[in-house]
Amino acid sequence: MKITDIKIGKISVPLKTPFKTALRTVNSVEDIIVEVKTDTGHVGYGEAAPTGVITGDTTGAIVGAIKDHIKKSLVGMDIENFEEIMIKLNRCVVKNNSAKAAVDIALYDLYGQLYGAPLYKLLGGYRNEIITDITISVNDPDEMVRDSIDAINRGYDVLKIKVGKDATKDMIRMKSIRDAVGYDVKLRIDANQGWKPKEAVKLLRKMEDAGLDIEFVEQPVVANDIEGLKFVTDNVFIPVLADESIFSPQDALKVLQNRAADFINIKLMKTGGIYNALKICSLAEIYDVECMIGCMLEAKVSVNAAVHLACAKSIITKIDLDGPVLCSEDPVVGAAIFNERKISLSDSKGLGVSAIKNIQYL
Ligand SMILES: C[C@H](N)C(=O)N[C@@H](CCC(=O)O)C(=O)O
Ligand SMILES: [Mg+2]
Repeated sequence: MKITDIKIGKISVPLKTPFKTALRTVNSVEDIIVEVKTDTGHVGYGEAAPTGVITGDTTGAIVGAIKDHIKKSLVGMDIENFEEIMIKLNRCVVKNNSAKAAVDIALYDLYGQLYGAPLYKLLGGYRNEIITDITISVNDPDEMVRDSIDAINRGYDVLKIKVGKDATKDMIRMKSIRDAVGYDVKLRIDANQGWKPKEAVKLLRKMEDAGLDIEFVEQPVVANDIEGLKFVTDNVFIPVLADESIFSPQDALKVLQNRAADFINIKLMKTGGIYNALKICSLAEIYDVECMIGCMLEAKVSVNAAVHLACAKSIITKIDLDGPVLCSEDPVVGAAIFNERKISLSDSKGLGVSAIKNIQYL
């Protein structure tokens, strides 16, 4: 099964409601789609999310990296030589992780098709169903309470609350939500780098003293402040999860060796795809540190790949794969079934994507 071409396109999927974090506000998913074609007629599908504010990857940069570097390096290679392909993909251009993720996902799709099995089974086959949380955007407390109750009425029992815009207001946000939803619902919070280390410790201790029962806090401080991250981890009881601080396996190793966080958030757009995500899983297993699998604002092509990884690996114990349920429509035919919080995989080969609707080819 030889690679003959890599086609690039765009999809545009409106969100049900604006998605708001400490870093950005988004109204629609505007992602790049890749189709890796082969001489046997098999096609592998992948997706890249241009999340410039987190990964540095813009739409133009993703397209440029695929056209000018990745495609030139991979066309002609045989999917049977998978390790060699992955080494080339990762070395043909530095950084550009979202572009690499899109192609990596499409290649793993082909790998599964070549060997006639669903990818999650080839990678470990631990389970075929997972339960995701849902994100509550950062807004005024009243609106966040309404959104939280709406999510619970839709069946969600784990809410990921976005905070990090104003520490004083964040306390009011969390107190209002906990008072409204009671204690049967798990609340995890994501500050998206919004606090200073001391401010984070002060606020999180207040949340502890108020009995808000926070499951964990995600990325309290700026991405490159590993000492600050460790300071928070060492000074609060609420567990700390590293998100923007960990892209590569090397980043993960540094955080693990320094015990700078309690958990790791793996996202394919940060790691450059499944190949490097698997390395982070192995490191986390060695250090006995549980992982969350997360996503950017992504449609179902790349989130489906993350579902396969999560279903393969037992070290992934927390799921934040709500991208597709935040979208107002699903452009993907086939792949994982999203029934609100419940995500299940079928036994179709590879990643199970049969087609993607409304691609604008570039
Ligand atoms: C969508 C997911 N629940 C999420 O919150 N992901 C990111 C932010 C994604 C983005 O800005 O596109 C996160 O910080 O965990
Ligand atoms: Mg996060």
